[in-house]
Amino acid sequence: MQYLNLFIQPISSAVVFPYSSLQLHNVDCYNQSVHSQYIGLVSQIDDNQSDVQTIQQYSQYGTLVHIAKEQDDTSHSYKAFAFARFRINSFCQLTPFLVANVEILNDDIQNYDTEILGVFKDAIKIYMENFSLLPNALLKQKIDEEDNIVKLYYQVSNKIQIPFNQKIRLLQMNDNNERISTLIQYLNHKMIQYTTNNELEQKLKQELISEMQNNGDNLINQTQQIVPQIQELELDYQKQYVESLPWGILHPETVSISQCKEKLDKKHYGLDMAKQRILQYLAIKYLTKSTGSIICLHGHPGVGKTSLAQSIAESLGRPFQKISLGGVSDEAQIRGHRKTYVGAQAGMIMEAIKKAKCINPVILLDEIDKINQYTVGSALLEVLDPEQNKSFMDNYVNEEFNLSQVLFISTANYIESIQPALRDRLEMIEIPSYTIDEKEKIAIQHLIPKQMELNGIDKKVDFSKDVVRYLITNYTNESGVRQLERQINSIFRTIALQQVRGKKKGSYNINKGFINQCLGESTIGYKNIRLQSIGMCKGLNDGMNILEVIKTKGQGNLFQQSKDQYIVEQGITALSYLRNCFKYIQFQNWDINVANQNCLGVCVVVAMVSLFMNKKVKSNVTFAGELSLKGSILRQDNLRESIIQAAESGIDIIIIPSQNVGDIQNLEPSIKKRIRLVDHIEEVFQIAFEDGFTYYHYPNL
Ligand SMILES: Nc1ncnc2c1ncn2[C@@H]1O[C@H](COP(=O)(O)OP(=O)(O)OP(=O)(O)O)[C@@H](O)[C@H]1O
Repeated sequence: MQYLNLFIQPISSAVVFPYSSLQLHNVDCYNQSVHSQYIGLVSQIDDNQSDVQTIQQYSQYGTLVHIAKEQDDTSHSYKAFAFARFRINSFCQLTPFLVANVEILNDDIQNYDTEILGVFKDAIKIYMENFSLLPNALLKQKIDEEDNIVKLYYQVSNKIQIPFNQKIRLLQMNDNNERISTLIQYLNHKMIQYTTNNELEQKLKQELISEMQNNGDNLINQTQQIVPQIQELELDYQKQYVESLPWGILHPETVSISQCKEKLDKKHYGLDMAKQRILQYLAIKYLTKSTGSIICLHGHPGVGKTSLAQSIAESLGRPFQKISLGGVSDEAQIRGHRKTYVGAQAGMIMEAIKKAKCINPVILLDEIDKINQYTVGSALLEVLDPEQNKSFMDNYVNEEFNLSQVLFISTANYIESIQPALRDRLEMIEIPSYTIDEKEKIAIQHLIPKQMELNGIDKKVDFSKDVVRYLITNYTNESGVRQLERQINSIFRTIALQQVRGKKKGSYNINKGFINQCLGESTIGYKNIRLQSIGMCKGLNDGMNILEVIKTKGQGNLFQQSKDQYIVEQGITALSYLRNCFKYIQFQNWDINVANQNCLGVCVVVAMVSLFMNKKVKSNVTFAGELSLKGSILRQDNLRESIIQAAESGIDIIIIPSQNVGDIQNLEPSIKKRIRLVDHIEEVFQIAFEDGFTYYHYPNL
């Protein structure tokens, strides 16, 4: 157990949970003790809250926060990040400010019942959907992908609107399964309240209508009086909204291309081509005053698209707003509701303008490729079209608003998925995936210093290149650096806790052992997979995939697990090619089962040959390419990222179609030298197998 003495700031009628950022005002104890960046926040309890544990009038449990820096000298407000729970043992000092001896509590991520977790995630999704806290698809994806359950628990506890003593209870519970079950109960209870209120409203309306029908004019007169009152209220609200918009307010901006370049370079390592294209775009835009096309930064997740857009706004000195388009399914979310609509509100564009408080912010249209409704696409076209956006009409605002000064930037993961009409309006700038060397530099120059500052690490930390590389290859599997940043954050959180507990004095040496201790054993799966048996090989398509083929006595059927028509057709082509070339094999006596979600024909045919010839495929080779019926190897799209991933995971030979030669021009020499360009499948057979390949040695089938 870890005990320490901590300055305590009492807070009234509120509970702060870990994993939240907050702004603290008048933090008395911090003002007195500027040498410590960590303080404890503890809720003050009144005597009636009988079911919470207290020490005198304070909750026995509190939250450890790290104070980042002073925001504003005059207002004495501070940015802070809450990151752990503690239990108070005793108070060591009561005046002039509180000091308590506390035990820092370690919440164990692993120790959760998986069944409860499933129910928990479902309950959050339903709750948030009903309260419209986020667009559905985006929300569901975020919740499904969140693997840190403790974080999810605290974030929901922070957001849910429940009585104070229930919040305190959520902070005080220690048993993981029990506290999740309690939170699920609270979520469900809120849902029932919500539904009942809605039902009640409906029921009242129904009663009113039937009474109106029965009682005639008298009641109609009454309701006629009520309806205008409600309408007046809504009109008032709408009027206030329109008045609060920044009509004609221009934010001053700095347009210096050299300053802009400096800012982009300062925040982002590499990406020279992309930066150059961005600067060219801005230069032309300002010289010609053209508002023609819109930039679309496209690339894999975590390669820096959003942060580049943020840096563009910063370098121009303009406010930045982000609109997430993933999951937007109704054009009213862009264009607003008509005033007559119950619960009408303005669309996302006007909301962003309102928040930016000017008519010339930078607005990021994030994930423009995730729009799947044509009506939403066409509403967006109107927003982006310089001919029309001078007089953009949001249905709710119901007055023309000039959007022509806004700098719109969009992002996409896959440009192929963008609606064609929208795609025509976009100027594509590719943000390429990073090689392992680039990731190493990004980590050392940007991510490590950023995370150290964020977690309040003021000690010297020795994070050598080798160790960063070890972290990248063993704990991340991505084209960008988001996972890497998360892992670095976890390491520094551990150090921050050690620092607070006074466990470690002097500098930190982060080595492989320390990384294993912080992050657990590496779980990056396929890197460690050795191809143990025949009928298996590694193929490239959207990363590296393992493909398996087995045969059972049968009647020449081909069973494939993939639902993707293109992949299935490649499986059929692979088998047809084999039937044609290896006529002596009695394929009609076997059923073939192919477990393949993603690999194209070249990989499938290699696995089938391995199976029927009883030959193991080399474990350090991977294959890409579309197969034709005659064995020609044709171009495969989007290979660059997969090639980089394969090289990073230690593959020595990467076989790709000659037609993809254009994709490898800018790769590092260390990657290029592993690539073999091929035109026909027979060239592949010569390289693929552990003990070579000749057409004369066939087993007796
Ligand atoms: N070249 C780089 N130099 C420094 N930091 C980078 C670089 N590329 C990415 N990052 C950092 O990686 C993190 C993730 O980047 P960001 O959120 O901008 O990715 P993204 O491409 O927008 O991802 P997504 O498509 O998932 O939204 C950020 O903290 C960003 O600052």
